[in-house]
Amino acid sequence: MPWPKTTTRDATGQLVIGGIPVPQLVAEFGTPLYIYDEATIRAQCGAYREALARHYPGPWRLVYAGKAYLSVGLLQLLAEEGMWLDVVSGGELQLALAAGFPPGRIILHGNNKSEDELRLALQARIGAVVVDNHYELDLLERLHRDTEQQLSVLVRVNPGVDAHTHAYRKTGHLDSKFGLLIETGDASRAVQRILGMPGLRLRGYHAHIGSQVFEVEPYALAVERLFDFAREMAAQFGVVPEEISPGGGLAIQYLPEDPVPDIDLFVRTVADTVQRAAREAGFPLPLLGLEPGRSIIGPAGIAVYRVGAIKEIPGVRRYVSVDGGMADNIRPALYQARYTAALANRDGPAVTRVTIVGKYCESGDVLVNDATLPEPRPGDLVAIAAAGAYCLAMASNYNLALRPAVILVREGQALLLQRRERIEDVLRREFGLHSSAATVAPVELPASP
Ligand SMILES: Cc1ncc(COP(=O)(O)O)c(C=O)c1O
Ligand SMILES: N[C@@H](CCCC[NH3+])C(=O)O
Repeated sequence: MPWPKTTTRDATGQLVIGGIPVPQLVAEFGTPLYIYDEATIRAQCGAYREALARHYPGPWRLVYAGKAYLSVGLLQLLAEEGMWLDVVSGGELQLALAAGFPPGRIILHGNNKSEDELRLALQARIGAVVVDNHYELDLLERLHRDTEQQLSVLVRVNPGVDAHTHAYRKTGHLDSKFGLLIETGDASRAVQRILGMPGLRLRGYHAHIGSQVFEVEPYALAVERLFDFAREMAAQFGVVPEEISPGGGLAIQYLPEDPVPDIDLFVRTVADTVQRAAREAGFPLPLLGLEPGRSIIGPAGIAVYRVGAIKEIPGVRRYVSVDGGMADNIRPALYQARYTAALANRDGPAVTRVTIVGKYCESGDVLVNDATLPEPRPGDLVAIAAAGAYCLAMASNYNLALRPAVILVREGQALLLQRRERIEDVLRREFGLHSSAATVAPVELPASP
């Protein structure tokens, strides 16, 4: 089932996560509320670590893809787990540095890194930059005129592998904005340029085929393509890769009927392919980098909403409106993503088919199209499973929604990771026509009559 590992029901039917009844958390922190289960996060990291230790005799590293969800507290937890971090913007990098995440364990991605972002990466002495295109190499060339500092780089190759996932989540097929093409010679020219730049140290090759990918075969194919390319580069320039990464993207379960993705099988497939390909190429075993985001954090998080208006359209549909929606979870609108929902304040036979919608001014603001629940009533709490990845990370202030509070639960304790956004946070950016300073403050209203 797609719920965090510690999920149970207590004697009164309340949903319990990390040893705490969800209604108790809601009483303290309000709704919409995102709850992360520490035990699940650590278990997911552990599953990857154990599989790598079991299947890969060479060196390896696990890199958490921060785009799935980032917060200071989470990064501190992941640093304890020995994870590396993939960031994809100056903002993510700044947050990681502020969290005290070891800079040497940070990798910078992106298909249009700015000069400022690359400068920040150099100044912070991060672990590596994954070079995506020649424009980026132009910027690096310019930045390196002013510094002696060495920067480790990987070359992001487009492996020409079409993963079976939503079109918006594919990244490794030919027609993608990401990565250097092998066919056009762009990838080999990038290698040649990097080798000619004294400030850059070529560590190896990287590919990422997409996200929410269930099959493991496309990863084997991507690794083979990376090695084919590496052999060409060895023949042309005499360089042997110290590192190979087929990225991240392993799927998670959102619905009970989804297959349960097998981290061990995924790692074994990649590890076996790397070993075979390295043997065939006559290379020593490279460092194997894996970059999971969703499969670390997705299953650990749930979203909790309060039910408000309920609208029955006889013979058509029952709409159950909750106090969040597409501003905190755009995935159903963007990818037709489907979720599992349950009542969190009480249990009972799931007898009613409803459509759970948000409160925003869009007909597409649907969280779950076809949830089966006990008869819902205003005031009930609805929990959505597997909401840990790409919900908060993609949240917006649409309709001036305030971002939800986020907590971490561990053995009966709740830690606030991110407080609920306040109207003051939003107003702080506003400048009135008649003032040069941000002086806009919430209006003081008289106490209610
Ligand atoms: C380069 C790169 N690595 C890793 C990931 C992580 O993917 P996922 O969260 O699906 O594991 C992504 C996102 O798709 C990515 O673009
Ligand atoms: N944000 C996406 C996937 C893209 C991952 C980042 N390249 C999702 O929610 O499924």
